[in-house]
Amino acid sequence: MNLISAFADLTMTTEIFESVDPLHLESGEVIKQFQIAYTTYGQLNSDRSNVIWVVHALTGDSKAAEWWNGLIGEDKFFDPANHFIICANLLGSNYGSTNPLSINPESGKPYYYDFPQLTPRDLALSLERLRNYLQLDQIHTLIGGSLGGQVALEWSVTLGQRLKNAVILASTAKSSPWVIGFNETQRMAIESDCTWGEKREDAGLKGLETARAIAMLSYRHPADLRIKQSENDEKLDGFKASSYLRYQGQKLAKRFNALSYWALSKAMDSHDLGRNRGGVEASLAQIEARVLTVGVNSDLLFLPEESQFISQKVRRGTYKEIQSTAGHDAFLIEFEQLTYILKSFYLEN
Ligand SMILES: CC(=O)SCCNC(=O)CCNC(=O)[C@H](O)C(C)(C)COP(=O)(O)OP(=O)(O)OC[C@H]1O[C@@H](n2cnc3c(N)ncnc32)[C@H](O)[C@@H]1OP(=O)(O)O
Ligand SMILES: N[C@@H](CCO)C(=O)O
Repeated sequence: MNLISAFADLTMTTEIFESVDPLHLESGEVIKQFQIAYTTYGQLNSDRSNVIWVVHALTGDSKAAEWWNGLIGEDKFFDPANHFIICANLLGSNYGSTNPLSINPESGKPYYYDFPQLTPRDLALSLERLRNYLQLDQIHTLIGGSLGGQVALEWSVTLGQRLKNAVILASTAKSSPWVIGFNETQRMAIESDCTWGEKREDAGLKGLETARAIAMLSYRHPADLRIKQSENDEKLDGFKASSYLRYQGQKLAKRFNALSYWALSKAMDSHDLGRNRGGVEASLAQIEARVLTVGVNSDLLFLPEESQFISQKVRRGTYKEIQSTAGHDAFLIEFEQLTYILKSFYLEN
């Protein structure tokens, strides 16, 4: 499938990669076959050394130049005129890749609740399949934030010398009890929806709205809500903060499904770079690429210390920080600072 982008001079192609080889998951389960939707921008150069691989966060999709439009595009830091930019929709997500609503080849029916447990390592393995298929022997920069950062970190361990630079934003080497706790409250919200458990595409959708509203409180900082959602009137009810969270919940429920959300939030919980590798520090020390970690000073979910820790334990690490009142999601918002941070990283290295 070739799609012409809405961006005038940005050639975008979205395609489907079908893997017919079984994917052996960390849980011991096997996905016999799967598909991955991926989008590319720009062209490979003659020595195929200009690959920028983007990994999206929890509810993102493969169209990175849309949700990261301040970083990817004409005259942006990652410009398709110079780079071959690729982003794949993560396995488990519902933007074209195999997910719980896809047909299980074993039963001929959607997986629904039988979808296997995924980990960031499994997700990295599925991306490795795609890399092999596309014969991309070198990745110049692998970049991802939050869950995308977890997957990028996992992949950095196994890519070895095939990867030159890893940029890990607002993420961690191992999910903290705090992150797992937040995700659990969101799954509890989904479970409390009376349609959860039914085999239908919209199962748990009302619960997903609540889950997103809870999640938003971890993606923002109190200062952000104080700036944007404070009241001018003296009132008893009908607060802006309330309608904001309800709106955010409804917005996600219109574009996502609760089963994918469940699968990917479970994957996020399971993230432990050191599992079966002798611990987190040992696995970070295995990464051969240069690593830039970027924390956000107001991130309440993935704390800046967690990003600092990664840069201290890898062989060649750099830490930079975004200053923002936006909270965790600043890595999707603060393009000017991100551009400056990336420019200095490449100049210094
Ligand atoms: C098809 C797809 O969309 S695929 C993938 C796109 N998404 C991703 O990649 C995931 C990553 N992206 C994100 O998480 C988000 O888009 C972010 C973090 C980048 C930005 O989040 P936003 O929701 O745009 O920002 P913010 O928190 O400021 O909220 C603004 C929205 O809330 C609405 N809003 C603000 N205050 C209120 C209020 N008091 N009451 C009701 N609504 C309100 C605004 O009108 C705006 O609505 P809009 O999104 O319809 O324009
Ligand atoms: N706001 C992000 C999740 C936080 O990393 C998303 O919806 O994907």
